[in-house]
Amino acid sequence: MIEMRDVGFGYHGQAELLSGMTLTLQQGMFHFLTGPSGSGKTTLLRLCFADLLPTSGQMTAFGHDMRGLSRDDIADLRRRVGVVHQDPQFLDHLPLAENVALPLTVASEPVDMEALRDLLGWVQLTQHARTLPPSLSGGERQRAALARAVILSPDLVLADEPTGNLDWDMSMRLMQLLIELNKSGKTVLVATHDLNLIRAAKAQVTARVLRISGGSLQLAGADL
Ligand SMILES: Nc1ncnc2c1ncn2[C@@H]1O[C@H](COP(=O)(O)OP(=O)(O)OP(=O)(O)O)[C@@H](O)[C@H]1O
Repeated sequence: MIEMRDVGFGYHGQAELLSGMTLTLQQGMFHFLTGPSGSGKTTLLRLCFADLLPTSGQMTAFGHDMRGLSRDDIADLRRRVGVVHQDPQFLDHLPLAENVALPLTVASEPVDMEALRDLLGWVQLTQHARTLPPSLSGGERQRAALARAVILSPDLVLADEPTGNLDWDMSMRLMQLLIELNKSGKTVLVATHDLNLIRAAKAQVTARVLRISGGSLQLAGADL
């Protein structure tokens, strides 16, 4: 679904932060992306949903060359990729349920209230459907962000340090949801620097672990 061949990226004409990246995100597979803080994990994720474009190399997403994307191609790509950002933002004046349904509203699509209720139940936020985002805990915000990321039924789910501010129990609860999504057929890519989280998840799901080091991407060894 996402293919990179010798891809490089540098911000604002600067030297390449990432270079020579060759990667295939395999359909139906669970992937981790790891590497130290500042190594470029968020940058790589942003390339995957065309928030940034490669500065060198070849990259395709769902068969489209990233260099020649039309507005319609970008809209199509964004529908097929659900993103959980590192610090999810919500519209604070709208209750949680409306925030989760926002991608449908923006796409002028009807909200299936039963499906929305099911989704909130899946992320265990039913009791917070009418809660305003500023009153949610960190774990609740992340679960709401995950629900919002999957409401358009994307093929690929990207999560950027989704457990960054959560304690271990809450982190594992969120990982469980991501694993369930993968088991239901979605391709998942989770960026995290937490190797313990990767090890715990790998006890439950077969995962490829990619590591960014020195600006390039490698497959991590079996110890991870
Ligand atoms: N918009 C930007 N303009 C210029 N430089 C940027 C921009 N965004 C990120 N960078 C730089 O690119 C490098 C990689 O950042 P990135 O956020 O991709 O790393 P990361 O691995 O996700 O880090 P962390 O684990 O701390 O979130 C950092 O040095 C960062 O300062």
